[in-house]
Amino acid sequence: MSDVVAIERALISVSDKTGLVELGRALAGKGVEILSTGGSARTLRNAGVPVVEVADYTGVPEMLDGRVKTLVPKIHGGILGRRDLPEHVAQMAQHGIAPIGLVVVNLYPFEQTVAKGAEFAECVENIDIGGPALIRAAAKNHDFVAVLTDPAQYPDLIAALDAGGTTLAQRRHFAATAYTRTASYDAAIATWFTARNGDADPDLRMSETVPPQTGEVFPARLAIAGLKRQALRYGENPHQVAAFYATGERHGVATARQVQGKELSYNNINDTDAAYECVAEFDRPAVVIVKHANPCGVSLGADLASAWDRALACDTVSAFGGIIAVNRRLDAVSAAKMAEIFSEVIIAPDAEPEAIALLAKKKNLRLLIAGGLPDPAAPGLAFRSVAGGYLAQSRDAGRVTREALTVVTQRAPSNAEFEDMIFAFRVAKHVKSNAIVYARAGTTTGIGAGQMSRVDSSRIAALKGGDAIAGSVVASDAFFPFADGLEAAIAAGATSVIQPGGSIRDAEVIAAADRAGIAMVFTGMRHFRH
Ligand SMILES: NC(=O)c1ncn([C@@H]2O[C@H](COP(=O)(O)O)[C@@H](O)[C@H]2O)c1NC=O
Repeated sequence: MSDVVAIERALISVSDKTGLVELGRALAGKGVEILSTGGSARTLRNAGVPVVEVADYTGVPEMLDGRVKTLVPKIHGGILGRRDLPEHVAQMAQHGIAPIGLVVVNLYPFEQTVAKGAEFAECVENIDIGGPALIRAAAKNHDFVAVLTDPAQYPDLIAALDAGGTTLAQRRHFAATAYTRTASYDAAIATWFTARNGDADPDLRMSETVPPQTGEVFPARLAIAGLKRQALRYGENPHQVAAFYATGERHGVATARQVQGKELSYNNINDTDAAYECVAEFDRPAVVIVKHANPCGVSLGADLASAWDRALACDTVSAFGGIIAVNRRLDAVSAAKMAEIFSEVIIAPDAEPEAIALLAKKKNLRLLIAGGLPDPAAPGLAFRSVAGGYLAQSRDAGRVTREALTVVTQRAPSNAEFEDMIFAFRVAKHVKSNAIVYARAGTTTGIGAGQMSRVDSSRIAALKGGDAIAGSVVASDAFFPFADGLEAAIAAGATSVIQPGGSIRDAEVIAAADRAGIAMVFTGMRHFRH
């Protein structure tokens, strides 16, 4: 038996009127009766497409500013009634309910309203109620009803009409897409509401420095919403499939405009995120070069050009094929210097037209304009997947300041050392653990990342830095559990140390520092990054 269902009646209620007239004409051309809500009906009628207003059909006017348009039995009965059950057919006839075989709905633009920064009340008014009800009803009764939620689907439906109707496989496909749409819509609303409740009640807001002590800010059920920004050629490796979703809540790689260059890859996006989040930590002009999600050179400068020279000098070998992030408008002088080596991506809050023109010659280089910098201290949630679940935590918005540092050694750091300590510790926050960062005069001189032993990270950082380490400060993302890691750093040439402190052997570590005559401060804050 054929599972093709011909369409005799359609309900159309769309906010986005793209392609509406073409669809209406195709339906009318096949003799399909069109029921439609106010604005959609008007668009169709103005284009000469015959249409029956839902209000005329149901006898119930649209009311309450459009909050109630289609929420009536004549509409939902027409969608939900099973055509193969005599009782359903009889009840529908008894109540004057005609079957509706096609539902075309796209929702009030809630996500776009939030993204443009609208007031609370306007966002609430853009929560569609009737639309999701129509979509869910039609998707449930997909044995008989086709449901479209996106103008991009109209050509497929028109082709199906030409072929005599939709197949069960098509209707199931439409139904799956429909539930994905309503789920992501509700997830966007839930995420927005949860965040706004935090605004309303300061006790529920996540503090910048104190992570939530209870599970209160985390809802019992998790909904993550995102808009597909890009289908990716592959994932971290070519045998993995991947896509990129944007939430639009923070300036960065997901919201940036790609000005030029090849398509971004999964690894490009991940690395660009790491670079841009790191460079946003600094108030002075700064350049960060990232490879495999770890910074390999970070520098402050009087301007981007000088910061670039020094960031590159930190590790000229690793910088090749890297990701460059800057925290100022990209100027032509810096762009020209950057163009001298091969890089995958440059991301900047903005760029001078001359810089853009200059980089246009590098066809493979992707240039991203983010439009702004993310606020490193802004609260927010970060997620990662584990087998069978997700881990959720507040973003690491912690930032040490000079006032928060405790000097624990006999020698106190000089002003210049204090500045370098804070710089190095902020870089260490963006280096995979165990992280050891040497820095001097606002430039990293050696970075050791992602080792299972802190001593090994120290050794690698020293190896990378070589002679440049002499006179540097050293930052450790977590406490030195023993004096050996510290001693390795001192042997490499470090003259002062910044670390969280808190080891049961702190006294031994402090004694080792004092023996060597170096200055050490405790931050009381750890920056693990995995
Ligand atoms: N309340 C209802 O009964 C209702 N039924 C449909 N809508 C929405 O109204 C919009 C279309 O309205 P119009 O055709 O008037 O431009 C669509 O986004 C649709 O999802 C409704 N609006 C919101 O809840």
